[in-house]
Amino acid sequence: MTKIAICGALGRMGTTIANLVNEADDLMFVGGVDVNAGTLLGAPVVPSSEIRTFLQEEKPDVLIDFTIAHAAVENIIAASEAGVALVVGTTGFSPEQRSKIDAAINGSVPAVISSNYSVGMNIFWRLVREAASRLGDYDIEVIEAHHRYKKDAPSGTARTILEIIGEETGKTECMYGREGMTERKDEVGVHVVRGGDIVGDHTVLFAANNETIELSHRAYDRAVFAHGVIRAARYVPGKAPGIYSMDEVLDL
Ligand SMILES: NC(=O)C1=CN([C@@H]2O[C@H](COP(=O)(O)OP(=O)(O)OC[C@H]3O[C@@H](n4cnc5c(N)ncnc54)[C@H](OP(=O)(O)O)[C@@H]3O)[C@@H](O)[C@H]2O)C=CC1
Ligand SMILES: O=C(O)C1=N[C@H](C(=O)O)C[C@H](O)C1
Repeated sequence: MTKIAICGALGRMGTTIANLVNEADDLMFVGGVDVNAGTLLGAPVVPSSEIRTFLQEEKPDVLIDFTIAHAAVENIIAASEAGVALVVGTTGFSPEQRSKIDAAINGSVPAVISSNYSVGMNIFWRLVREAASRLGDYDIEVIEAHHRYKKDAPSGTARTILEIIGEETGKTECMYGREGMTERKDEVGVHVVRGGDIVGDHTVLFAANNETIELSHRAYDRAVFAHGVIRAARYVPGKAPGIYSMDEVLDL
């Protein structure tokens, strides 16, 4: 039985993941951490200030983090020090925060980190890579839409898409929205929509004279992310210390 704890347990993703863990015969939800204390599915949820004591007492095999960037950095450091494997879905890290995370994990614990745990998105990234490698001279625009409560922008998934486009085309300059006299050059346009309960939409537009190609992925339910998280949580225990991607989890 693999013991699972969740940081951000009372959030949108935390509760979705906890319910799936609870339904799995080989996984056990042992509680979590959030801003406010409480209980979830009969397990304790403690405030983040108590994460170290929680990890010592509950001894989870895997800590799953879906919180917010600055909190995730602290949670990852605590798990690394306690020798607990990680699955990290939180997005919006600054380069400095990401460096701290890499330093904490490397040599200490195995960790899966992904900006998007949906299987479909992991295939979508491959399609974007293929298109970008062949259409590098087209104008490229990235459009993402999420619910009104999302705090970071652009989404972690869009940032991964921009990395892929940069690797394949050399286009690393971005224009975040346009207003006024904005003559298009060779930049990648990035457009962020926030509203209602949109779960997560991403489109990459390749445009040339007389034709466009649009690749789109839409998530209709957070369960698609949570199912990928469960696969990562089964994969990561016992792996060598270091950072793993969903490519390895899904054997892509
Ligand atoms: N990789 C992926 O596939 C996906 C990634 N995400 C990412 O996951 C993150 C969470 O998203 P979502 O669940 O929608 O957000 P929510 O705001 O619903 O959940 C985050 C939870 O973390 C809590 N939290 C804040 N600070 C801390 C802390 N210091 N310690 C412990 N818990 C804390 C929040 O409490 P409070 O509300 O009181 O602030 C909240 O309960 C975001 O970064 C999002 O982009 C989301 C979906 C899929
Ligand atoms: O905050 C969200 O909701 C989501 N965040 C992730 C991101 O920032 O890419 C993944 C997904 O799109 C949902």
